[in-house]
Amino acid sequence: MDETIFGRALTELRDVAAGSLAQAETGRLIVVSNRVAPIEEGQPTAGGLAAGVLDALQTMGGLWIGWSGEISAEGSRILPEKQKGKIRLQTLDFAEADYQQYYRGFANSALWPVLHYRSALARFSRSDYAGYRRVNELFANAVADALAPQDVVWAHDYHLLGLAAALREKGITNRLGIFLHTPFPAAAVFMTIPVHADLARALCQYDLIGFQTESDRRAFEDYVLREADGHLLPGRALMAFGRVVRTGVYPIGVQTEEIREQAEPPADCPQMARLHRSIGESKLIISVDRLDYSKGLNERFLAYERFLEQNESRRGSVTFLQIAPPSRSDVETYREIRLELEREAGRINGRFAELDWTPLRYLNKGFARQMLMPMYARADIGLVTPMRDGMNLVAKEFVAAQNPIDPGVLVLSQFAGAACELKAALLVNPHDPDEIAAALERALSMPLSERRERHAEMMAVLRRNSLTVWRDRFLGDLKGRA
Ligand SMILES: O=P(O)(O)OC[C@H]1O[C@H](O[C@H]2O[C@H](CO)[C@@H](O)[C@H](O)[C@H]2O)[C@H](O)[C@@H](O)[C@@H]1O
Ligand SMILES: O=c1ccn([C@@H]2O[C@H](COP(=O)(O)OP(=O)(O)O)[C@@H](O)[C@H]2O)c(=O)[nH]1
Repeated sequence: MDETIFGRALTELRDVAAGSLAQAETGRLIVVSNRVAPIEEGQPTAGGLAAGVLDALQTMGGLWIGWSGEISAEGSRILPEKQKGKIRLQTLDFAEADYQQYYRGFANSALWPVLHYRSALARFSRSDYAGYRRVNELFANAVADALAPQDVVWAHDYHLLGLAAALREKGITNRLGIFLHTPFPAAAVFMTIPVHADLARALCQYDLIGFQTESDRRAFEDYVLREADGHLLPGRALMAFGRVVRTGVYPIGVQTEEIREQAEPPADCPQMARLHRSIGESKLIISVDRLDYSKGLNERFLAYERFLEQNESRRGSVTFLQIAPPSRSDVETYREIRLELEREAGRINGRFAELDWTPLRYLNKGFARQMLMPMYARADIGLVTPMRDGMNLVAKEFVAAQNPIDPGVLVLSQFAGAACELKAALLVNPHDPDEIAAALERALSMPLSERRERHAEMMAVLRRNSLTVWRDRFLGDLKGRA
């Protein structure tokens, strides 16, 4: 890099670090994400992003802009604001074509598989990408309408990689940050997206890009340095596409105290009574995942089958409860995995079930969080084995829901972002059914003292990296308080 560019970069970097702090501190927070939390209480949350952002915004308030979840015959449109506690919620309906090309198409058929290292499943089309850009502009219009000079914008996830670029084109100079909830893959994998350079240029219009783990951050940095002619600056900043962009690692967390409270339901809760009655004294293994190929459900079913094969004495006294609400059902790969799982669940039950024992209970529906937490608490094992996952909040919720006197054991994929923090879980390779089967047996026979030690170690990490810390660290850095 020549000295002039380096000098300019350093000056810009100093500006970012010093920040127009006074400005940002008085401005409002505008959060933008494709998915927002349901307005009505007690509904199942559609994934970790909505759950996490809702909790993070509930205490501090702000404007939250996102998709209503509706497709409108009247075309894409911005709806009137609603109030949800301290949060002002501004939602958008999508036109059918926008939904198809942006959400079902580019976001979930091209970006999602590649970000999860599954390029072979990716379906790319130029028209989907055009739709993706169009919807990013639509979101930018909604933000621009609401934006005051001192506001900061916090965008979330792979749906909005182009939001900052669309805002900058409108001349907007506010602080703009994005947090990526998914993994960021190795450069060679990211480059299988035909428009990777365009995406990287757009991403660099943000002032701050947040990642779940250091390896995700490094992968992005590596791509920018090697493929986008970027330069490294002090303090995890990069000079690329003529701008300074900062990067950081902010693992999303959970509210441990609230979860523990929810984990102890009222004694007369009818649904929990049903679960207790039907499980009886059986050991309970629980998994909770959106029905997504990244979650490793099929591989997990096979690992459980292996466990039953290898541990005859456990048959009849262990139940595996898999909760798997349908997700993105109009994307073909998601329809395929659903059929495959139904077949596998039927086959495994057909092979091992007895008159009074169903080894695998596969529920294709979602539950409200108030119901999930007591189920986690009742379980002896939380089995969380995604092939790749940005974080996986279920893993963290499972640990937080446990009774510290007699905690269950977490069996966790080494490829979930959560594995970087929950090192006291039994870490497994989700591609290896024998390793998962052995971990299940080890968890079931683990002495109480070891269970307590592992649980205490993980709780200490969860308390340290809470959801509030995630939010405050990201916003602090975005506003310039490095
Ligand atoms: O909005 P959907 O298409 O229905 O999908 C639900 C969400 O899935 C993904 O969640 C991610 O965020 C979690 C919280 O940070 C993280 O723990 C998990 O590993 C990620 O997969 C997706 O990234 C969200 O945008 C979706 O809303
Ligand atoms: O029936 C369900 C299934 C899941 N969840 C919640 O959805 C989130 C899933 O987040 P995670 O990070 O594990 O995965 P994602 O679905 O975001 O990929 C967690 O907070 C779960 O408690 C829920 O409320 N009801």
